[in-house]
Amino acid sequence: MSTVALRADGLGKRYGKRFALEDCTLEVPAGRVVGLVGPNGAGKSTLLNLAVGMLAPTTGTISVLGGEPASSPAQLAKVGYVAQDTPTYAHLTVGEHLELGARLNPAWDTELAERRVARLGLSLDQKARKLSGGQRAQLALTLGVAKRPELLILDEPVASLDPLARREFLQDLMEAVAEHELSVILSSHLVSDLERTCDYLVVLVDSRVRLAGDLEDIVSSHVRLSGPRDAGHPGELVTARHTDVQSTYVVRYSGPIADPSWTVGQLSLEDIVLAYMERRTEPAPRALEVAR
Ligand SMILES: Nc1ncnc2c1ncn2[C@@H]1O[C@H](COP(=O)(O)OP(=O)(O)OP(=O)(O)O)[C@@H](O)[C@H]1O
Repeated sequence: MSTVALRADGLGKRYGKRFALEDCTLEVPAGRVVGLVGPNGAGKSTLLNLAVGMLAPTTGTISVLGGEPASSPAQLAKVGYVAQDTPTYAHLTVGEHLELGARLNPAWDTELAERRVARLGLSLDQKARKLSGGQRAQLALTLGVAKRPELLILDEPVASLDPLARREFLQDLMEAVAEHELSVILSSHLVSDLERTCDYLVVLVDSRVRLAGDLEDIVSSHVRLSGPRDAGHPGELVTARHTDVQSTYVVRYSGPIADPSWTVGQLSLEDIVLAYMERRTEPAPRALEVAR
């Protein structure tokens, strides 16, 4: 079994003149629940579509569980994919979805699929178009899990769900991860959901990977520093704000801050992700200039 879920090297995808994903170099470990977060249009779906072989790279390479995406039946069987808006076939019943799953997937787990559907209270003869958004998402998750992939890729699976349905969906996902030793890559705009669910995070902004790492390391290695205006700061600058007399920096730094003129503030995961998103609007060289 591969120890790397996804490896990208100089990966890029261009539509016309514009890169939807650019210079993406990334190594995501297997056996983890990985969150992919970024603003609208950042390139999240593009990266996930490249990972499942629905798109071909313009530049660079990508491998998933050590293989080229969609390069063989064995590779296809290893990766489950639930696309954005958790698509199902409107005119097929829940039962027909399970039959289709059984026919298309060599490692299909009938018992698991039927057990999940029964637990969710879905009736086998109900047409998908008559399910609620949350039920459809759960059906799509059931199909993804019962395929028994090594890696399950979910593109914004909870976007249309209410908070309770979202929580139930994510709990179900976590149970599936614990029961079936599944690796998961999950995209979402909701950092609080990712914080509850994931142990590894990738932040994508403006088509580029801005941050990737263990969730705990990310939180413990960023701080907010406030001090006299334009005082030099330790670590790598993420954002800088200034008043006439004071500068406030978000920096990547985990060492001790000995200088008493700094006030040190802890950051939540959401603060950190937002700081990386904000950084895109601030040209980095100028920000560094100011920081000196
Ligand atoms: N088929 C396409 N043709 C042209 N441009 C595209 C196509 N698909 C995506 N793009 C562009 O590529 C960029 C990245 O899109 P992508 O769907 O990967 O972003 P995303 O991070 O998933 O966004 P969202 O959070 O809104 O779903 C966007 O600027 C988008 O307009």
